Amino acid sequence: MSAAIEGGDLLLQTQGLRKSFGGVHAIDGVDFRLGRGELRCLIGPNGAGKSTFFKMLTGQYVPTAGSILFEGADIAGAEAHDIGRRGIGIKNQVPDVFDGVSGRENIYLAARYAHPKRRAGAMVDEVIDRLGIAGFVDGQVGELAHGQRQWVEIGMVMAREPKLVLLDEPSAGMSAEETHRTAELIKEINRTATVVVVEHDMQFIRQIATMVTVFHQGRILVEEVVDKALADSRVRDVYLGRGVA
Ligand SMILES: Nc1ncnc2c1ncn2[C@@H]1O[C@H](COP(=O)(O)OP(=O)(O)OP(=O)(O)O)[C@@H](O)[C@H]1O
Repeated sequence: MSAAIEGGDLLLQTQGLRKSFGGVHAIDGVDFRLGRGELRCLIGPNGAGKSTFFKMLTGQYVPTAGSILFEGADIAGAEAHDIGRRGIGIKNQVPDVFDGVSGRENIYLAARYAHPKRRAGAMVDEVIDRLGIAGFVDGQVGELAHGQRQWVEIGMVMAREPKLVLLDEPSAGMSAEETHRTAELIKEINRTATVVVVEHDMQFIRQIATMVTVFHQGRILVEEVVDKALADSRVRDVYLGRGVA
């Protein structure tokens, strides 16, 4: 358990969380605890339940049972705008940007959801500077490289100053160099926000993670610091043949 949780500063907690699709128990009673300030990776083999768990946190799925407490309030089944208003920023795999305008304008529009005009303007400059994306952010998003679009989206999430950032496979489809840079961006984000990342890329996980939560068959199998988790025989067994290195 992390120092943050031991200290009692729990930001997010699920209790007895379940999601069933017909007879399939995609998430089967998950008690998850996340301390403020943490950077946590959710991993597990295909079908383990990571996406289903993630989609309950983001409000895309309503749990079959259980609670999701964010700063003590139950957000299970809450609308997306309510989740955003509470300070949870989400980046899904599907891009959520306006192609016809610049990256800067996209970030500004996102900032305006959360801030009045002047503050939003200042936030845009701050985010662009923090993420180091000034070199391409004035180009039309539709013409940016895949990685650059993803970074603009991360900028849009950060412009709302979230307390918790939820990222679904942020390095999907990226080159090794883009993946490396994304990992550095996530560490930067974690300086001011708690972060949960669903990822497959082990190189990436090693680069960013402190703690990983390993899902298997809808439950938490192991929760450990990254190197110990990946060396755990139970984790190696469930990944057998899928190359956990
Ligand atoms: N909408 C759905 N309808 C029916 N079954 C579903 C649905 N979504 C997920 N499942 C099932 O729930 C289980 C968990 O799936 P989930 O997508 O959450 O796993 P995952 O760990 O995210 O896998 P992957 O790494 O492949 O994305 C699987 O058995 C899957 O087939």
